[in-house]
Amino acid sequence: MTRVAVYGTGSWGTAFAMVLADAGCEVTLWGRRAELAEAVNTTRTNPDYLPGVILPEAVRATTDPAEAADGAEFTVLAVPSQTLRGNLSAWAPLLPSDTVLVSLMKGVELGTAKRMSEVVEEITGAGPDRIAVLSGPNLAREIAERQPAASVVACRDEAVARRLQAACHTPYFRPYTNTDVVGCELGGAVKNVIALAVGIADGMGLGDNAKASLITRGLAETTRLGLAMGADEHTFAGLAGMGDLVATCSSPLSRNNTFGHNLGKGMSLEETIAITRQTAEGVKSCESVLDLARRHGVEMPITETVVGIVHEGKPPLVALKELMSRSAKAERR
Ligand SMILES: NC(=O)c1ccc[n+]([C@@H]2O[C@H](COP(=O)([O-])OP(=O)(O)OC[C@H]3O[C@@H](n4cnc5c(N)ncnc54)[C@H](O)[C@@H]3O)[C@@H](O)[C@H]2O)c1
Ligand SMILES: O=P(O)(O)OC[C@H](O)CO
Repeated sequence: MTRVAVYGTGSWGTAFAMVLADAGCEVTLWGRRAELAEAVNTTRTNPDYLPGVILPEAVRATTDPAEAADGAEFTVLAVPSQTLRGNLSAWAPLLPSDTVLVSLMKGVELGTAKRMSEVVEEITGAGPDRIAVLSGPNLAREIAERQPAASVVACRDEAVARRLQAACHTPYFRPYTNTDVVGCELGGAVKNVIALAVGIADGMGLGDNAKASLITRGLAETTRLGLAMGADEHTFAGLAGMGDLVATCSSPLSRNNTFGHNLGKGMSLEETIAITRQTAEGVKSCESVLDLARRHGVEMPITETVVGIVHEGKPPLVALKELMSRSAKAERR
């Protein structure tokens, strides 16, 4: 039986552990808090992140990172992007030397502007054939309810992507393979920033035309950045690009969308952070995505606007006026 370690007992780590178990894997879920691990093992639920969802018997939880790592063919990473470097530095010596590291995270590291797979490579020394990412329209709560979804598993080595595909393919979860790791990661990270923008627009009471325009131009600026970084343009028309953008920008289950909505309604950043219990990656990653854009000489006006509203206190109405009064452009440049 395929053994998998999942590090992170939040919404997505737990829901994906369930997918893996349903696909026939034996899963050990690592979490920081003993009481949560105990709850998973005794009640088969994760009351803090997925209340009411019964987890399969093949998912066991532990607070011991070495126990989780033992014999793991795949090591799945599902902690907040900004904590990965610190966490993985502690876990790396415990991991089997041939384990495939799988990032579920959708963020870019602040300061270094590194994608998660780059952080994984730097900390573990693993080559591209041992680093994979999973990204797509995958709202954890829906997947935990076994509602149908598709996704992308990307690895530079296609055979490894196919192994991971087999390890997480279930009747309700349909993963496709891809070799464009950069494109899949960027699609996942930038859609969170665009979802903040769409949420803000929604909170301001703007209409569907405005939201569709943000989604479409958001995809245009994501693709521009991706092309500058060597990604495949087609990835952005796929599940990890448009697919995830549509799901995140239209769902009230999205933490980024909801965060933006609250800001757009007039809540302060502090109030919004105080009522957000889970990770809204775009709040921090909007700055690192803008950093990436500047490093690559790419214009990302929506991302810049989100940074202005979230981190520089720009009122949404002023930001809207500025965005709409930018110089006229051709749709494709
Ligand atoms: N929830 C979703 O629907 C979903 C879907 C796809 C991808 N993702 C991505 O998966 C990643 C994880 O998100 P999530 O939704 O599971 O987040 P979450 O907020 O639900 O859970 C985060 C987990 O990380 C733990 N954690 C927080 N700080 C930590 C630290 N310093 N060290 C170790 N652990 C720490 C928390 O205790 C929690 O168990 C994010 O990058 C997110 O963008 C989430
Ligand atoms: O809740 P969000 O905004 O982090 O989005 C969750 C997933 O990334 C959707 O695919």
